[in-house]
Amino acid sequence: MEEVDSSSIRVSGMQFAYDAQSPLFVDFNLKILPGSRCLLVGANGSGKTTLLKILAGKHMVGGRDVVRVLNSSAFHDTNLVCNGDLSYLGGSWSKTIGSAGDVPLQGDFSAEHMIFGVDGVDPVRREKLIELLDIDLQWRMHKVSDGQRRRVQICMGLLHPFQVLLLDEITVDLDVVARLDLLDFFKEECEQGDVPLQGDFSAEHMIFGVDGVDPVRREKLIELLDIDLQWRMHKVSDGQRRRVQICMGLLHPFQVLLLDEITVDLDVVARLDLLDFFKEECEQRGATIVYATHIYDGLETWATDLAYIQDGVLKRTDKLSELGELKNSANLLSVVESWLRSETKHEKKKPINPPQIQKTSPFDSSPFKSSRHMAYYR
Ligand SMILES: Nc1ncnc2c1ncn2[C@@H]1O[C@H](COP(=O)(O)OP(=O)(O)OP(=O)(O)O)[C@@H](O)[C@H]1O
Repeated sequence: MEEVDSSSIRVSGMQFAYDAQSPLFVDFNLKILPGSRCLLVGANGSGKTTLLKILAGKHMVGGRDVVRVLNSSAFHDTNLVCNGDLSYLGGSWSKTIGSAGDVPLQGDFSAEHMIFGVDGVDPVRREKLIELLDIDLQWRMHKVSDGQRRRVQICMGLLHPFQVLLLDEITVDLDVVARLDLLDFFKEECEQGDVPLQGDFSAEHMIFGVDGVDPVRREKLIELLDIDLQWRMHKVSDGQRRRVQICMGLLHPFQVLLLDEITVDLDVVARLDLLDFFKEECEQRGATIVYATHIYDGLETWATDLAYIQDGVLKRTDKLSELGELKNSANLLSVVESWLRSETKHEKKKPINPPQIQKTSPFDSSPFKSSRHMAYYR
């Protein structure tokens, strides 16, 4: 019987490694209460994004009790994401559909809606991909398995012939046949050297494609984010594209929201309006937000809590209202700056005899992983 916990997020004794020789998290613990707006701060590479992805259930870490969100296992209980209770906004929203990875697959779409919603596609290529990935167009995206959801995501990412393809562990949910067929397909594509095209969705198609949404909430978000529904996604600016991504990620009233630097492309008005909206969501509905950012403007009064990570170690957690340094009229930027400046190179972890950590993927040693040798910009 699973233990009931009053926290929204609880991490207990977590271990995680990308590389078994130097684990990023070793016995990591964290507890975040409902209604909190918790800032995650730390230097580049300290582990913020990885932690958010783990909380979002994107990496399997230990057993069901190690990473708990809303009293469920972040990785195992896929309903958390499918029913909209847990929302993760982060990563890039690439202009070229060739970067298969950040197509949001939440809510009740059919596979057909998703795949045929991509305009300007060669139907022969589409049929080939649907067959290759063994996709049933009637699948409802909120009911399929992780592997099936992944197949649709991969299909959408490959509908346009890519010139550069950035792959981020996308075969992790696939069975071995699908994985090998896909690798053959990639090989063929690289050998043929196709001309790239770009995807052509409208903002309206993206936003109204999410089923089961309260129309009042949708209108509010469209207005708040100042979205023009006629925008064509392949022609808009990074900031406009980001607004559509944010809107889609917020359509369902989340209970836990994980934000990874998502306001970076937004202008100051959009950013402040969005922060207000988030605050309202926490105060009115008891929702919980964890926000990793390097931009601290306006966050002194917005955040309730702060968690500081250094090299995968939770150095401190504070209530903002009780943070001594802030009381001495310093702003958050200078407080965090002083913490980061006091980190010295010799403090960097150099584990001796690192513990045996579960690998993140059964394919960690596969030739496919070597595709990561390509640069990936977020
Ligand atoms: N997919 C990956 N494979 C291997 N190592 C990774 C991977 N992703 C991140 N890392 C490493 O894990 C560490 C933590 O990275 P992470 O992206 O979580 O840091 P971050 O705190 O979000 O950094 P930033 O502030 O620069 O966004 C870094 O040393 C990084 O190089």
